[in-house]
Amino acid sequence: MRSLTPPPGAAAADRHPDAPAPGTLLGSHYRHCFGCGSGQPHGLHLETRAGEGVSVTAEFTVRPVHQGAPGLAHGGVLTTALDETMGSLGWLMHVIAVTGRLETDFVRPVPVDTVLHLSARATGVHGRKIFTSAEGRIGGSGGPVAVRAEALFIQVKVEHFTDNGRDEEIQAAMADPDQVRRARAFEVNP
Ligand SMILES: CCCCCCCCCCCCCCCC(=O)SCCNC(=O)CCNC(=O)[C@H](O)C(C)(C)COP(=O)(O)OP(=O)(O)OC[C@H]1O[C@@H](n2cnc3c(N)ncnc32)[C@H](O)[C@@H]1OP(=O)(O)O
Repeated sequence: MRSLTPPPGAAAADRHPDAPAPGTLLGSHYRHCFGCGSGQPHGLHLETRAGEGVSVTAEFTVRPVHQGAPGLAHGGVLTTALDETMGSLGWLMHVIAVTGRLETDFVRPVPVDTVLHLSARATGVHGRKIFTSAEGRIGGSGGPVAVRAEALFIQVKVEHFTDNGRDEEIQAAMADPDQVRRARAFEVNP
């Protein structure tokens, strides 16, 4: 089992000088993203804000379409919310990274209509590997932890998407009139 803890010699994650200021809403990186896109009726519609350093906060309202057991959020959906929140840290570093490994602890059940208050931070960088952690609290941002996760993201080049994604969506994303979304997709990659 590969560790999700930064190894000895890992560097601190660097906030890019052009990263959005703390408190800024990050918006969606892709309209059809299940985590943050407005074009997904049953998606999570996560709203993420930049924090200090390489950290973010986000809110996710659990809706009836997100159920697993009656009246409770599906665990996989909660993991998706954590994944998406940690995934958005890349924008503060101006790198594109994808999830390589993710581990979730489910601490408390999360009822439908709950607002899950998420926070995530980068805990270290080693080569192309970005180590992250996140938690989701219920009953307010200071409420009890319901879920937490650690994940390893791996920096990739834009070809990761253009070589592997279905062509019609790739072409549409390249033609996206939203300049910020296009920049997040195509211009931040080293
Ligand atoms: C049109 C364009 C639109 C673009 C728009 C972009 C917008 C920005 C997208 C953001 C999206 C956010 C959304 C949420 C985040 C997702 O959900 S991302 C989707 C889920 N993830 C994936 O699909 C990834 C699938 N996996 C892969 O493609 C490949 O396995 C990876 C992850 C790129 C790694 O492959 P690789 O580049 O060949 O890496 P490799 O050289 O083998 O390994 C590099 C290092 O990572 C380690 N490693 C690799 N995999 C693992 C693993 N699974 N576990 C532990 N360690 C690992 C290796 O051991 C190695 O470590 P070192 O030897 O350097 O110490």
